[in-house]
Amino acid sequence: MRCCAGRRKTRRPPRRAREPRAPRAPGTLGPPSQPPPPVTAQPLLIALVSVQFLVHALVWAMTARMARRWREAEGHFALFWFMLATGLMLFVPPWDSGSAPRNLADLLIIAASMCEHRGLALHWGRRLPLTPYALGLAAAAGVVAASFLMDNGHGLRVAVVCFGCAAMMAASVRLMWRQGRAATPIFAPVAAAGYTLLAAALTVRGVQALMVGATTKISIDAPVHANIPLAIAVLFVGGLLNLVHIRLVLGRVLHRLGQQAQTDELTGALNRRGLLQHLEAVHAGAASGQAGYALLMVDIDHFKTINDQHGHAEGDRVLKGVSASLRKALRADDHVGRWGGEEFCVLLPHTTLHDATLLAERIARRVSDDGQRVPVTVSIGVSVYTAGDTDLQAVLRRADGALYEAKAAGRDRVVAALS
Ligand SMILES: Nc1nc2c(ncn2[C@@H]2O[C@H](COP(=O)(O)OP(=O)(O)OP(=O)(O)O)[C@@H](O)[C@H]2O)c(=O)[nH]1
Repeated sequence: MRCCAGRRKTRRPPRRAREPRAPRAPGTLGPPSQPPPPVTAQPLLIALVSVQFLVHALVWAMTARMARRWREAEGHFALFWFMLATGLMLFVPPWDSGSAPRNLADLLIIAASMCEHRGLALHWGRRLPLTPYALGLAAAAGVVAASFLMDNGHGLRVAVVCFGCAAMMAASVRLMWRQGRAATPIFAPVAAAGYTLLAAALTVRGVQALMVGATTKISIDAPVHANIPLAIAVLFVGGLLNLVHIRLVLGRVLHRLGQQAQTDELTGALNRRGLLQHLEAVHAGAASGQAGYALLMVDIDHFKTINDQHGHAEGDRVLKGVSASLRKALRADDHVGRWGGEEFCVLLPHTTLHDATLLAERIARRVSDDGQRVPVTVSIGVSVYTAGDTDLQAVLRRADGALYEAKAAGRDRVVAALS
């Protein structure tokens, strides 16, 4: 031990890096002046993020204006982004932590998340009352005001923002799960999972702010090196939230366009294209051995005379009335479509010729009894799918033939086609 100890080299302490000299003011002698305070790009970063959110707000405002949906989801999303952008802007100096604009920023961010939640609810057809939001915001304002009397006031204010936003996100997750899953079975659960993660992160941050105070390395108030990851995270999360909004609204618009393309504008029944889709699907099923189906061709009698004697407006009313009577008489999985002019076609899945004929007679009675201003009768041709029908047109032709027979036999009657 000793000999080794004797041979051991005495280590020199590592050289300390030379401290950079503070710059000397040009043209001055004497001791160097105090170094200037470090320049942080924090205001610039926050401003950039909030400008990005302002762009989202503008795009949504334009969308709401074009679609005239200020009071619907689009208008709420515009307000959400605007409040978020304004709230972030208030973090930019000269306002210090604890100053009035900063506290307004906290409340604006909570109000923004409330706005987003209400927008999501409106998207799924739920118009939630404003009072609970107003009460929640008033409670948050109360806590923020009370925080000035406490030691860990700043921590409490951070916690209020985090818990407020997390609560709104949790409520949005519930909405997505309950209302959104039926319309978008993949997207809604994925978005709900994302919102859950965010709500959890906000809750953890809120608890941390309460327990150890708001000052941590990564904070919106930290110097620039710590703020870069935070700014990137806020931008990334903002982009994802905007994607959720875009996907939801685009999905609804496309769904509505698809529906319009298949709906008859006057009567609200399916149009020929829409009904043909159902017909082809049911026919393909029947041809591959599944249950058969029946068809009714329903034609209003002497419709030209109704138009001529009572005018086209009355004729349109009759068309709407007959369509409504047909739809009232049918089951949920039956489909009615306006085949053209004053003719309707009804698809009855899993129905025999006998049952379809009975239903057709009930429909004919219902149309006559439904109290139109003008007396209205209909003629109906009935056909069913039979095993030899390789083509949907064969079933349609038989129903048409039966209708022709009903007309020829004096109208206001039902004729079933023999297969
Ligand atoms: N008001 C109105 N009339 C329509 C519409 N589409 C077609 N028509 C009219 O429906 C009438 C159909 O007349 P026809 O095909 O002669 O049939 P009809 O008078 O009912 O005679 P039958 O079918 O033989 O009893 C025409 O006068 C069309 O102008 C519509 O959307 N609205």
